[in-house]
Amino acid sequence: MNTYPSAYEKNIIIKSKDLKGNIFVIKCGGSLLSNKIYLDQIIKEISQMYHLGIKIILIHGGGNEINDISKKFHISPKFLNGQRITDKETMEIVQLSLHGKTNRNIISCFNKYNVNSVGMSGQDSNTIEANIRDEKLGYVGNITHVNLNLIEHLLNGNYLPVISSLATDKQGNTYNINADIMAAEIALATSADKFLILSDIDGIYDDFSNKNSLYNEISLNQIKKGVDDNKFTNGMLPKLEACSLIINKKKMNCQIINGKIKNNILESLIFNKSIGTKII
Ligand SMILES: Nc1ncnc2c1ncn2[C@@H]1O[C@H](COP(=O)(O)OP(=O)(O)O)[C@@H](O)[C@H]1O
Ligand SMILES: CC(=O)N[C@@H](CCC(=O)OP(=O)(O)O)C(=O)O
Repeated sequence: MNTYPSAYEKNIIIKSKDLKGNIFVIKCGGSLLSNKIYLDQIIKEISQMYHLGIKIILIHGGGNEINDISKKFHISPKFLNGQRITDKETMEIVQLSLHGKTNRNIISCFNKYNVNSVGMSGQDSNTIEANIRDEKLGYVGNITHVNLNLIEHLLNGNYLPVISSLATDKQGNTYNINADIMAAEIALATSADKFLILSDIDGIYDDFSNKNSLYNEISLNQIKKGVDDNKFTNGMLPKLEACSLIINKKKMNCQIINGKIKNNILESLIFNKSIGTKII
């Protein structure tokens, strides 16, 4: 077996020298994680960066898997503005699916690539505190505080935190949080160098039915107008809320790219290629 690095891998090593110690917060959507080929490809690229000294925090979704398991329990998934309506029973399914299955699968995959990954949820060590976001959504949380102790401990020990989007409060309640929004809050709290959202689409379209209408860059004003004009719907809404949170508060590189395409993560984070949609 050829174990010498390829020309591409050599370029990654050269480019990564200046990025050693940087913090990259990556959010990966459930649409990618339920596919073994995409999961493996994504974890492999993240592992390459980890082994070159970049500090990565991975926050994952798993919405489609939650839908599948809900249906097995004869519960039909319901959403409001891209957020799952989460009653008590649904909350149990969210925990089971998101943390019991998706989070575990990701850790198993990192183990293949020799990465010291640690699975946790926002509940662990009170990392993500929340309260009720909207009575209509049930146990969906609105993040009130990010406690960085555990994440910092892990990063300092060269562990890679893999975080499922559950949160807690001081009364011992558990909340379901959209993973895009949790990822953005963690990127802000850690003052990450880069924030990347991986999904199953190339980025943000002006008109989702027209694949020539992809935005290479989009401003907060364009986002606001597009939301008012119903150009962005369903799962795109929390992504836009997440990116807006970031751009409103910090100057951070913030991009939505297609995680299905091989090397897209490296092209974006290491080679600064303008793929997908950059939020400006
Ligand atoms: N204007 C738009 N541009 C891109 N995607 C859009 C747009 N409007 C709605 N969407 C929807 O948002 C989805 C991405 O959100 P979601 O399914 O939650 O992904 P993930 O599982 O990666 O978080 C796309 O698959 C698409 O159906
Ligand atoms: C409140 C809310 O909607 N939570 C999400 C959490 C998972 C998620 O965000 O998954 P994706 O990234 O795959 O969409 C849900 O229950 O589907």
